[in-house]
Amino acid sequence: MKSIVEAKNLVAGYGQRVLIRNLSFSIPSPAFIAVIGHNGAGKTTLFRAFQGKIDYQGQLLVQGQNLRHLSNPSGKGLIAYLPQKNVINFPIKVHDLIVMGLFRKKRFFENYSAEDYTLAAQTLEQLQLSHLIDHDFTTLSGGEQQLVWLAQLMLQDAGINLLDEPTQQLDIYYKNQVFALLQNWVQQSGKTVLCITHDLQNLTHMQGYLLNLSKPAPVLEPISSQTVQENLTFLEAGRHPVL
Ligand SMILES: Nc1ncnc2c1ncn2[C@@H]1O[C@H](COP(=O)(O)OP(=O)(O)OP(=O)(O)O)[C@@H](O)[C@H]1O
Repeated sequence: MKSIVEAKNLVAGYGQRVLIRNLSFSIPSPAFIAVIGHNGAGKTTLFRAFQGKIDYQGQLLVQGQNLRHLSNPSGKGLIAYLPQKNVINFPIKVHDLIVMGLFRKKRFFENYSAEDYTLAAQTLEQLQLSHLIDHDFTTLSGGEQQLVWLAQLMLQDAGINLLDEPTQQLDIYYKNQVFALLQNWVQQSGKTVLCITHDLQNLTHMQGYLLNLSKPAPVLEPISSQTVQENLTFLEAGRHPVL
């Protein structure tokens, strides 16, 4: 069976500083993967490799195809990426920002239709944010902004989604809501979600895998209360400085 996402002997870092050493994993079907590890362990670096933003050795494959040989994977809807921070410093209505998630379906300068705005509104509703639809995005709280970016990413409708700490600024209620939503997205819509997170306590009820990049030889570990606890204990015990 073809993997959705595969890393083969991946080596990546910055100059002499190797952060990812010989990482291999294979995700056999649409799944949720929590990418965990200490600060500086190389989680965002792994995502940068997937985006072709840094040089790496080894192979990254999506749906059996070598990423190096794929042109414009995000334009084709293969991969979408939600960065840790996304700054906007001009006034824009929330729905105008979310609807841009549909960019793949539009030609240059083509306007978004009423139907597009309905889709944007439905996505916002899933995140219980309908009351903010007409608000200026720049006036929202950090957590609200994070949820709006998530809505835009979901509208992109890509098969593989790389989320860099999507719950970082969220309150306890929304952290649970977002993890439940992501679980549902994977199971109902067949999406694959790789999610960098430090919120291990929220993972216990998820179905999927942990990938702990702080471990000397990281592998996919099926999520259970035992594996979450074991990884928490591992991360709390200390960290090895990366030279
Ligand atoms: N462009 C760069 N040049 C040199 N070093 C870099 C560069 N970008 C990141 N690093 C370093 O690489 C290390 C890993 O960074 P990365 O962002 O992958 O960590 P992370 O696991 O995502 O951490 P966090 O949990 O803090 O977000 C960090 O120590 C960082 O300082």
